[in-house]
Amino acid sequence: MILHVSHLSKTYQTAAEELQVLQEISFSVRSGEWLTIIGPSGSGKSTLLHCISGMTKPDKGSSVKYDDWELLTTKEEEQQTFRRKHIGFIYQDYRLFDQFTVLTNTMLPLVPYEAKDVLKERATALLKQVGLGDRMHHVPSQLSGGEKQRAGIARALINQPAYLLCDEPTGNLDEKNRDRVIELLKELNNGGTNILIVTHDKEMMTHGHQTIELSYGKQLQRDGAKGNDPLYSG
Ligand SMILES: Nc1ncnc2c1ncn2[C@@H]1O[C@H](COP(=O)(O)OP(=O)(O)OP(=O)(O)O)[C@@H](O)[C@H]1O
Repeated sequence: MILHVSHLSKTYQTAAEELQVLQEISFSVRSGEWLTIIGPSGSGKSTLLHCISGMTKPDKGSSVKYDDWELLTTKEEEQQTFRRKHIGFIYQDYRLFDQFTVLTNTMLPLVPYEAKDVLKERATALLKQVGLGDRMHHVPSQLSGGEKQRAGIARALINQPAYLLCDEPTGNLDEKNRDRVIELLKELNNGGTNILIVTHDKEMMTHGHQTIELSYGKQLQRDGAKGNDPLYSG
């Protein structure tokens, strides 16, 4: 599935002002590609990921197409179905539900849609994969920040998404767990999962096929593998 983003702009309306945080962003992600999104804090990276998933509505004139299917003009219900089937989202702020265990949180996106025993098995395997095999029956408030982040990663993978959108997935992890997440993302990408990742992590930036850089909502550059970019060579 190819993703085409074109002329994507986003203006937030606040009580005091109109704040344009994205201006005319355009890029494509081919099947099996890994795209890295970089830029300083506040440059619009999270907003871009949310717009690509349809969870935030961009300005008129923006287009987000998966193959030939325009997401933005589709009814909300169809967008939700599309997200449930094809998109996994790793949130910067985890968004776990405190009233449920880590295992239930991981299963939750598909609970009404798939057999419980199948989901439980898949969720258990994912939690083990991110190193939370011994924390499955804890609730999020009993976890460290890094453990919550890994629980959020397992949940994002429960629907075996074609597109994995990752907002700073290693922001709270130590080196060992960061490397474990990088290995997992590489494995998923080798298996055909498209990765779109927002990151400040220099090691993470060396992976992937394509990078875009945002600055005050504008797209600065578009290039090949980040590892060749002298800006980030150390
Ligand atoms: N719902 C909102 N209403 C108004 N302004 C918002 C809203 N969400 C984000 N913003 C503003 O939009 C700008 C871009 O935010 P965004 O979270 O996309 O940046 P970012 O590049 O992901 O930052 P960071 O690296 O710090 O996570 C920021 O100035 C932020 O204050």
